[in-house]
Amino acid sequence: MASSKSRSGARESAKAPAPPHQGVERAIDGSAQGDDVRYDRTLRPQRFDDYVGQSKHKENLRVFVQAARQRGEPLDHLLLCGPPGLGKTTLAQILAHEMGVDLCMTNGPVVEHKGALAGLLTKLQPRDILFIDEIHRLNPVVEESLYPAMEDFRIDVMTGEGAFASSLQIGISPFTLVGATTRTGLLTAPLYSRFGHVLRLDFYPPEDLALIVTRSARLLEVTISPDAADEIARRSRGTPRIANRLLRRVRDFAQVLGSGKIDVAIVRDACQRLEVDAAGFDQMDRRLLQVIIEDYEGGPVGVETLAAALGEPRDTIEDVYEPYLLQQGYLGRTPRGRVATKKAFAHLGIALSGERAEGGPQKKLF
Ligand SMILES: Nc1ncnc2c1ncn2[C@@H]1O[C@H](COP(=O)(O)OP(=O)(O)OP(=O)(O)O)[C@@H](O)[C@H]1O
Ligand SMILES: [Mg+2]
Repeated sequence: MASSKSRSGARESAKAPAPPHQGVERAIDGSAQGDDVRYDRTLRPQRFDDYVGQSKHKENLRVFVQAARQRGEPLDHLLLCGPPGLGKTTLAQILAHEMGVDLCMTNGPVVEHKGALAGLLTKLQPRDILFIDEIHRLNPVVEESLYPAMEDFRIDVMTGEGAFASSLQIGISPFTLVGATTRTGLLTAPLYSRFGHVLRLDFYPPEDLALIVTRSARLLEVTISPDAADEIARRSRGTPRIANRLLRRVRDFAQVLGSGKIDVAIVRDACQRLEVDAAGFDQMDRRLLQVIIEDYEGGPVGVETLAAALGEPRDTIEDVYEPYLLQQGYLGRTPRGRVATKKAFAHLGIALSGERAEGGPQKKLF
């Protein structure tokens, strides 16, 4: 497979798969889009010291890196899980920097056959990191050929055909596989069990996002007041990528409609124009809650039904919209489907009728 050296020192495979979210650009969608990729280069931390938050994980990784460096060994294989935009790719790049090795980046669906994987693996130098994004979308045959590579640093190659076919084992450099996934549940058990560490990234608290916004503002050379950074942080759905994107949008409004400096008033004005509310929800989040509350009496409603009602693919609902709403307690999950919680009713200013309990028997709303 074709690989090229990117500016960050990482080799990236040429073909990029379609992003999970294909709809209209949202100011608060966690997946990469528009000018995100360009700004990723400027804003992406390169060292642990610049990687804000996730401190428990960060401290553990620092130890693993130091231990592996002292022994001259590769890091143990690592699986990074979490919703889009929380810093999985960033962590993989930091690990390569801190280990002083090259990072080869690819994406599950891009590795179409065993030969493509063999091509990637045989190019690795000792201790290099192979980063496979969306690893849950690997072709099963490719995935199986990854097992001996992960366990014994060898790949099995078939030579000859028919009666003359035989399997040849080729040794590869000891390497580290870093897999990233938004959906741990979709990983097969044999693959999952071959990772030495599994790291689940959580949504960031507003304090951490405010630090990220302040750092990014410095890199973008724009002045921002501390309370404006807090305001952006609170409206960023716990996601660094959204915080950085909102900062760039607010910067546009500050530049064209204000003095160029970012204060709370300009953040609030920009968010109103972008229809991002005080909780950081945009039209799509509100519609999702509204459909459950108004069309399905608060739920439960199956995710397929919800996807059809909203005109969005099921995957997008599950990967992009739901995780934050669930984590913040606006949405509940029951065996029969999603339910809107009291908090969701309150947020939309809809009265919750008498006895209707969350996930309980359905009652008329009004
Ligand atoms: N802990 C952090 N500290 C500072 N900035 C961060 C942090 N995590 C992420 N970012 C910023 O957020 C952006 C998105 O992060 P990243 O691309 O690593 O997310 P991701 O988890 O790989 O998302 P996806 O699942 O869509 O691939 C990066 O450009 C980076 O600038
Ligand atoms: Mg990524």
